[in-house]
Amino acid sequence: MSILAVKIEEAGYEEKHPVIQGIDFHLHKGEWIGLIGPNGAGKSTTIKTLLGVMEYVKGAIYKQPLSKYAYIPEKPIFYDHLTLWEHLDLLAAVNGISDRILIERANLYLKSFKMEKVKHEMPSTFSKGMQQKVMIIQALVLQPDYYIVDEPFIGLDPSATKMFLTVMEEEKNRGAAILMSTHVLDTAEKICDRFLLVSGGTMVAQGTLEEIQVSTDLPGASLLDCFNKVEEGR
Ligand SMILES: Nc1ncnc2c1ncn2[C@@H]1O[C@H](COP(=O)(O)OP(=O)(O)OP(=O)(O)O)[C@@H](O)[C@H]1O
Repeated sequence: MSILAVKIEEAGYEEKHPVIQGIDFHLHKGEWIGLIGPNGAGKSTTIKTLLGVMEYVKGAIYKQPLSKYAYIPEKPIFYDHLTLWEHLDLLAAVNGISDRILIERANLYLKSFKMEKVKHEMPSTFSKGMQQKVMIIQALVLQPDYYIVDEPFIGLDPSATKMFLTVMEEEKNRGAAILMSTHVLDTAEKICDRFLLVSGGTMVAQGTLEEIQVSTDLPGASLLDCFNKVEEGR
């Protein structure tokens, strides 16, 4: 079942200068899609379009009615004067999550990401990786229908990366879908069900690794090799 159906004819920061065109895909329940492409390809712009914050959008984005999403940004943002626990408490209050559920989910994920000891401290004083973990914990507490994740791997230490992959796999098993932009292609290759390759603002390939291998005429090749071939041909 499709949670999100995206048909972006064009979008940009101003109507006169669209920076992405022809981005069409479906995100299905329990599916993990990797959004990949070189610097400046249009990945963040695609994500911003899905989040509804782009100035100019021509096209349509259909969400399954009443579906909830959580966004995990690459650059964490916090309230300066709230502790980690107060951030979680506020998030629960805004989203109608009971105290019982909040305590249960928050404690589980604080423990998984080794953040229990700092739960009464201000995230604004945390390291980049710790701040990223807070954004991930906040998203997990929401138990959304789908996640939109912008480059999660730069900044997380190996054990946090492993935990992120484990909890996302659990979320997939619950039925949640994930759209994730990343430059870390060897990890993406192992975990994503399908890929969207964006380059120069357009979608240049999409499908499973096997489908991308066929379309690039590189049977058995890595995602990186397929990606490089697509880029060289442009
Ligand atoms: N705030 C902005 N105003 C105007 N143009 C922008 C803005 N942000 C990005 N762009 C332009 O939009 C195009 C796509 O950029 P985008 O940030 O979507 O790329 P990206 O694929 O996310 O790249 P990266 O891998 O470097 O994060 C680029 O040409 C970029 O210069």
